[in-house]
Amino acid sequence: MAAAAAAANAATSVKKKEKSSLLVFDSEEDLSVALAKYTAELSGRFADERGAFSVVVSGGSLIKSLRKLVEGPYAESVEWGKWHVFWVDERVVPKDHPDSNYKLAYDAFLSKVPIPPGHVYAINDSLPAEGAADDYETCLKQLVKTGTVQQSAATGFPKFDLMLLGMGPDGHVASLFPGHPLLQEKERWVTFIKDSPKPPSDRITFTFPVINSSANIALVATGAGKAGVVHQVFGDEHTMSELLPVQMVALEDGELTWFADKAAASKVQDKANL
Ligand SMILES: O=C(O)[C@H](O)[C@@H](O)[C@H](O)[C@H](O)COP(=O)(O)O
Repeated sequence: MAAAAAAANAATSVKKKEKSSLLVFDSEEDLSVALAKYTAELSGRFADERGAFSVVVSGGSLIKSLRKLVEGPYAESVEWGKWHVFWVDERVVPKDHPDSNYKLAYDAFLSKVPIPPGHVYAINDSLPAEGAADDYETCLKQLVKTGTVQQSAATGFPKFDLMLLGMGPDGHVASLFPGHPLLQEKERWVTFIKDSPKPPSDRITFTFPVINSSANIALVATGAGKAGVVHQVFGDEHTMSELLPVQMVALEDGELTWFADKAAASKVQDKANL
């Protein structure tokens, strides 16, 4: 598809594995330029096709890598009024707390572009984890009913137009951590965790069936701390170990594109001589 193909042209190297591509950029700066272009292209396509663009973000360093999207030319050219913004996971803290993923995205991104406030779906921060997960799931069900968020014909789960996801150095995505029972959740759209190994402990998170029903996912990995995981996913050796959460990202009917800088892809490059 066009957006991923254009991003691949800008990459220094591309490696394909099963249904995903790994795009490697010389620097995080180059990566952020390509990520902005990719996101703007998808935004244009979905806004034209269906009059809305549903975008899911994570917390962490991903938000910084989105900085080029709020600069020219995209700050002016993107149809921000058609965006609907969600969080793949959120820490159960007040929205103005330094740990809040909402606050992180608001300060660096959302406050800089004219997305209608009613299109920004933050969690209800007056509820404890379980209630906040229920509330977010109810909100998604309503938005699927009205067609703001599409539904996957294959799985019945919501089909977001784009998820922009970071990944932890331990291979976690969203708040789905290695070895945790939540990795096996098959029914819920949104669930909660009270023993997150990465603080804070209480969080809500999308489940794998929702993540894997997406139309597009950009998985962004920057810095040497992510090199081991990128190698585990894209290296040519087969390990017998249990799959990391990030290896469970496998789209039913969509396109998964990894954006890595040189540091994050260093072990793959050494081995595969990209
Ligand atoms: O709330 C969170 O902790 C995030 O949503 C989390 O899933 C994040 O994306 C990864 O931990 C990667 O974070 P870094 O890129 O900062 O390592």
